[in-house]
Amino acid sequence: MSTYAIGDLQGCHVEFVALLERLAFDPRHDRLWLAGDLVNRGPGSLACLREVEALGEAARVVLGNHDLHLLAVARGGVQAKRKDTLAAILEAPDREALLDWLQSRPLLVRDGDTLMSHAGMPPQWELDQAERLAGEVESALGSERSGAFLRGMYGNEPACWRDDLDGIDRLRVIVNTLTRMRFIDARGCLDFAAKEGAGSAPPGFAPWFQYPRDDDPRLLFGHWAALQGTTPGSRVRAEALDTGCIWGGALTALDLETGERVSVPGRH
Ligand SMILES: Nc1ncnc2c1ncn2[C@@H]1O[C@H](COP(=O)(O)OP(=O)(O)OP(=O)(O)OP(=O)(O)OC[C@H]2O[C@@H](n3cnc4c(N)ncnc43)[C@H](O)[C@@H]2O)[C@@H](O)[C@H]1O
Repeated sequence: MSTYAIGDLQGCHVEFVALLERLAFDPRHDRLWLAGDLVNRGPGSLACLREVEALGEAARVVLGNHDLHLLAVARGGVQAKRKDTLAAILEAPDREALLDWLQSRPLLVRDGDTLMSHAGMPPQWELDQAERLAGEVESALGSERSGAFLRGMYGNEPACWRDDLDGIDRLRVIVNTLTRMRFIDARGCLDFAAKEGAGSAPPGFAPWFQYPRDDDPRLLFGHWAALQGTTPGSRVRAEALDTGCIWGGALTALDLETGERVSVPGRH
């Protein structure tokens, strides 16, 4: 049995199938961790959703910002964006079952000292606290007020976490931290403008993994394609999984036991 972690699929279905073949992945024995952003930007978003959902217990998936955006468009009354490639999902006969499945995915998964979220783990959050906060968003997604949550989650403010935040502001900071974070300042406040490599930090900001923690978890994350699977200057055990399949890079699987990486080239 092997366990592999894979970064953002973003509709790279052909590459996903090719990668599973390269790994000789067998869902009866092997396990997959997927770091979110299964959909959008790429051409095979519907096929990716179906493929991963069909893996059942063999796949553990966290939600990314593009997955949340799909849910907001489908179920929150939010306008699709010009570059979205979500139409095939929205028109699919099995749309409701796929969306129900997606909406019930977590923002964080944990196995011992290994954690995965789409964007990473800010140094100011202890692991138990991060699980609790992710659970608050998961509860909102599973509640009758999920449509209002999906409409209200958009935006960049507040940019800084505070324990006394409540309501939609609190949920928005949790979503933004776990699904959109790249650069933060020493207080843990988020920057949303910079998207290039680790060296492109705005003044006063640095990649979240360059801040030390008191504990030493293994932190798996996707989201940040420009890192090309690296974590330069990291002061924590962070492993970047998004190698930019949709941006002319590759789709990569990390074997969680051996640390070996296997990639297939992106076709875009
Ligand atoms: N609470 C919330 N508030 C607001 N929006 C929310 C939200 N929750 C969900 N959303 C949604 O989030 C979605 C994305 O918003 P965007 O604002 O478009 O997201 P992004 O930061 O570009 O993130 P993405 O996930 O696409 O990142 P990636 O590294 O692949 O790509 C980033 C950049 O990296 C560049 N890049 C890729 N590979 C590179 C490389 N090797 N070198 C240099 N640059 C590279 C690409 O060109 C690209 O410009 C929208 O649909 C939005 O609606």
